[in-house]
Formats: sequence, C-alpha cells, structure tokens
Amino acid sequence: MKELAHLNKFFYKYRWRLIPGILFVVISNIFGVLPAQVIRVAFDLVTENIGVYQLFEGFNRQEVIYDIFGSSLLLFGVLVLILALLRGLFLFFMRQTIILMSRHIEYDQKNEIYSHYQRLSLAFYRRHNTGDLMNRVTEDVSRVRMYLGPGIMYSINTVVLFILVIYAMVTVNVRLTVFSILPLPVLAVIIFYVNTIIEFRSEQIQKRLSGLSSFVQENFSGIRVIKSYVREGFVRGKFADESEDYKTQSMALAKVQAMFFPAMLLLIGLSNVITIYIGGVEVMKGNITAGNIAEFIVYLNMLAFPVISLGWVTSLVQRAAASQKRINEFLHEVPEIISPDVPAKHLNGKIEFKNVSFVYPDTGIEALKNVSFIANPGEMVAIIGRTGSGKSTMGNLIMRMYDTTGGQILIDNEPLTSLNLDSYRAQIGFVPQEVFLFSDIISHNIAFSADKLDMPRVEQAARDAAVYNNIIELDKGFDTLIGERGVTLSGGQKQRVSIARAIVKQPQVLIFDDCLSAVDTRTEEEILNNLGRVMQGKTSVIISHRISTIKNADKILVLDNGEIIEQGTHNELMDLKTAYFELYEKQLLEEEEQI
Ligand SMILES: Nc1ncnc2c1ncn2[C@@H]1O[C@H](COP(=O)(O)OP(=O)(O)OP(=O)(O)O)[C@@H](O)[C@H]1O
Repeated sequence: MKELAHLNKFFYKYRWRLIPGILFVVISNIFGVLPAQVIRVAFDLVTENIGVYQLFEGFNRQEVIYDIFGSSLLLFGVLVLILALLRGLFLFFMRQTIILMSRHIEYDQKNEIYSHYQRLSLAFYRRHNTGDLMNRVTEDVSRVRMYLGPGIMYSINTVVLFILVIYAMVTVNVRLTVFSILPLPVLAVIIFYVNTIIEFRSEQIQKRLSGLSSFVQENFSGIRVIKSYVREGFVRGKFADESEDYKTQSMALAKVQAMFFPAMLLLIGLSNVITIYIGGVEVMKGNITAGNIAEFIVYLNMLAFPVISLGWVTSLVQRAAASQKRINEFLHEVPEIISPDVPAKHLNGKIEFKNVSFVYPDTGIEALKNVSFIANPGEMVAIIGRTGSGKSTMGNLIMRMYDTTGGQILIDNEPLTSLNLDSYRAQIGFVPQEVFLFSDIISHNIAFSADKLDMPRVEQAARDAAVYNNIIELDKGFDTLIGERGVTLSGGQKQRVSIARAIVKQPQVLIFDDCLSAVDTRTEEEILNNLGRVMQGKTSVIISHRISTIKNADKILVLDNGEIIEQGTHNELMDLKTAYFELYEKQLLEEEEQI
C-alpha cells in the first residue's frame, strides 16, 4: 500500500479541489440524513391525525382537521423534495471537485510517466515489450485514477454517512440500531470476496482479450504471408480457439455477477425485516414511535450503498496499489545513458574509437572487441562485414545509444560521454537499418527533426536522396499520407525517404546503417554522388554489405566477428588479396550469375 504514497504529492498539488470536495461530501450527506427525520415526523403526524380525525367523527370540525392534515403532509413532501434537491446539488459539487481532481492527476501522471519513458535508454526498450510499456501508461494509470477519484470519494462518503446515520440511529434506539445493522458487516465481507473473484475473472478476460487483439493485429499485418502460404483456414481455426477461451471466461464471470445482486438484495431485505420486527416490538413497548421504524428503514437503505462500496473500494485500492507498484518500477528506473550538464558545442566530426569493446547488457553477446579507428572531418569511412559482425553496433555506439563496456570513443578528441547528448545527437544524421516512418504525410516525415516545416529544404533533401521524382508522381506529392492509413511506399522508396530525413538536418556527421540495400546500384550511385557534395568537409560513416556502395570511401573497415581485420582504401585492400578481396570476388561472381 505504501506504493500509493507516491500520489500524495498530487493530493497536495490539488488540495484546493480535495478540501472543498470533502466539505461537499459532508454537506451532501447531511442533506441525505435530514429527510429521514422529516419522514419520521410526517409518519408520526399521520398516526396522530388519524386518531384525532376519528375522534371528530360526525362533527363539522372533521373537515377542517382533514384539510390541515393534508396541507401539512404536502409541506413535508415539499421539504423532502427540497432536501433531496440540495443533496443532489452538493453531490454534483462533490463530483465536480473530487472526480475532476482525479482526472487532473491522471493527466499529470500520464505525462510524468511518458516523459520519463523518453529519458530512458534504448536498452530499457529492448528489455520491455511495447504492450507492457503501453499498459503502464494507460491501463495502470486508469486503475490508479479509480482510487484517486471514486475510491477517495466513496471512502470519505462512507465514513461521513456512517457517523451521521449511526449517530441518528443510536439517539433513537440503541437496541434497534444494533439489530438492524447486524447483517451489514456480513454484506461488506461477502461483497469484498465476490468482488475479488469478479476482478480476478475480469483480469483473465482482459488478458484473453489482449491476446486475441494481438493475435488479430499480427495476422492482419502478416496477411500477405498468410495468403501466400494458404493458411487462412489454419488461422481461422486458431482464432476460433482463442475466442472460445474468451467466451468461457466471460460466461464464468457472468455467473458470479448473476449471484452478486440477489445476494446483496437478500441481505438488505434481511436488515429491513429485522428492523420492522424489532422496531414493532419496541413500538409496542412504547420505546419508539411508528415513525421511527420508517426513519430506520430510510437509514438502512442509505447505509446499503456505502457498505457495498466498502467492499468495492477495498479491492479497488488493492488493484490501484498493484498498478502504482508497476508504474513506480518504471519511474524509479534510472536512465543508463545520462547527458552531462554541459553547454552545447559545435561538432567538427572527428570520430575516434580507442580499443572499443562492447557486450550487450542483457544477452551478454560480445559484439565488438578492441575496435580502433579514426574518421576525420571530411572523410567517408565505410564499414563492411558479414551479418552479425557488429556493424550496426558501431553505429549505435557512435549515436551513444549504449555506452562502451571497454575502451573509449572520442569525438573531436573529447570523450563522447562528456558531451551534451542532445546537442551531439542533433548534429548527427542517422539512418537506421530498419526503416521507420511515421503515419504522417511525407513532408512531415522528412522534416521530422525540425520544429518548423521548411519546404525548399525538404524538397532539396528529397532530391539529394533521389526520391523527389517518386514523391511528385504521387497524387498529393509531399502531402501524401504514408504508413498504415496511407500509401504504401516500396522498400527502396522508404529507405530513401528516411535518408532524406537525415540529410535535411544538414548534419555534421552522417551514419548510414545499411540503408541502401533496397536501392538499385544506379540510384545508389546517384545518392552517393549527392552525398559527396552535401557532406563536403563533414564526416560520413557508411555501413554496408555491398562493396559497390563503399568502394570510393576514404577508409574501409572490414569487420569480422566484432573485430577489425583489415582497414584501408579499396585499392589497398584489394592489393592485400585477403578477406576484402575474397568478398569482392564473391560479390562479382554473384553479380555475373544474376546477369
Ligand atoms: N539489442 C541487442 N541486444 C543483444 N544483442 C544484440 C543486439 N543487437 C545486436 N546484437 C547481437 O550483436 C551482434 C552484432 O550485431 P549487429 O547488429 O551489430 O551486426 P551487423 O553486423 O549489423 O549485422 P547485419 O549486417 O545482419 O545487420 C550479433 O550477434 C547480434 O545478435
């Protein structure tokens, strides 16, 4: 439960909603209790007046008594109505303060979690799946809100109402009070247990439902594979099985829910019966009036809801505590990559790896061993090697997505870890291996790094990335929506849009992580020529599988199993007639075979 203490700061922040809220709860409950007393007086008036009315049987005065009796009853009726209206008004204020407070806190908490997520490093995102990350910012926050809003509101309501009602009951008759509230604790305990079962089953259903939606989502995304392998029938069968499971769980829940309300009504009914019986005995003894029984019945029915909410609120708080625990787990996660608090600096673009080694934190895979090289401003350095040799890892380390586990990376002769990270990354154009474009229009995707859209710059970047002609051929040109809701670009087009996104930044350092793989060799040459112009005096790091992409580089690093086994220019490496030469021969042979 201590997990919920994290939320106290929000209660303090919104104290001017919470305090009036509590006040409104008290006032609304006072207006809730008063009608019961009015009803008692009215009831007693009825019994008295019937006696008086019968006494005047056969007299003219009987008519007058009847009229007085009628108008006073009407007055009581109007009074009850006014009290009910006032109660309603304060209930409205209560919700407007406390429930609104919970919505404000929900908003703040979502932002708090989301901005913390943004600070966490790539390794964190690798460790946790997207569904989990999303659940904590949506479902868990909603559960916590249930505690902040209804939870707090009904708890205060229950306490205040209990004090007021029990006090009013005890002042009438202690014996009757004890007997009539006797079934209520049983009701609270039953509701707590039934609620726990309901919640457990609901959670199971929720899990099945998210399983079902992930299943459907994945199959819709992979519909091409399903159709090409004619697996529609198989997938349909699997869907039916998953749905069947969901149905069974839902029916089990419906059964418990079906028992819930009758059990509740039974216990409330039992309280009423006891009140009337014991109350009747007390009336006969002359301890209370008939009006008191009516008053008690009203009190009991007023207590029923708080008793029910007691069980409900208890399980709600438990769930909120569990959710807050999950939220806190992430909020207390310290980012692995922290930028030192130093001023931004202009980047010249010298990159130096000094005996860099790197082991991936979660898998323990040693991706780089003792890697050393220098890339000077104005140079194009290429990295080539077999798959899994550590090329992308080098890109990730230059971007400081991870910190090295051995050796050092120097940027402009300073350790990378001592630079202002935001300013450093802002001056690098990184094109990742897996293209990712947002579901937005093309121009926004290209201008992603800028706060303001500068169309001439976007168009120039598209030209340099050799994708301009493809874009203007589309009906809406740069305003074409791409992604799930829009046009599907080809693999090569996507790669080039993501290249344009990096170029538009006019970066000091450009990193291409195998992002020309889906581009034909002629277009590739065009892009590389443009790059030569755009990146004049700046540093480019080109990671590739293809020798054709990198043969003009100033320096080629041949990576194998995390180690640089050769480095030099194309000609130098060819002369060596070792690994690079063999790779060249192999690729030449493959090209000839294709022709
Ligand atoms: N996020 C990660 N967590 C753990 N291990 C990783 C991660 N990314 C890569 N690896 C491992 O590190 C090694 C080097 O991977 P890397 O992606 O750098 O190779 P690559 O040369 O870029 O390969 P490819 O050409 O296929 O993209 C591989 O063994 C890979 O399994």
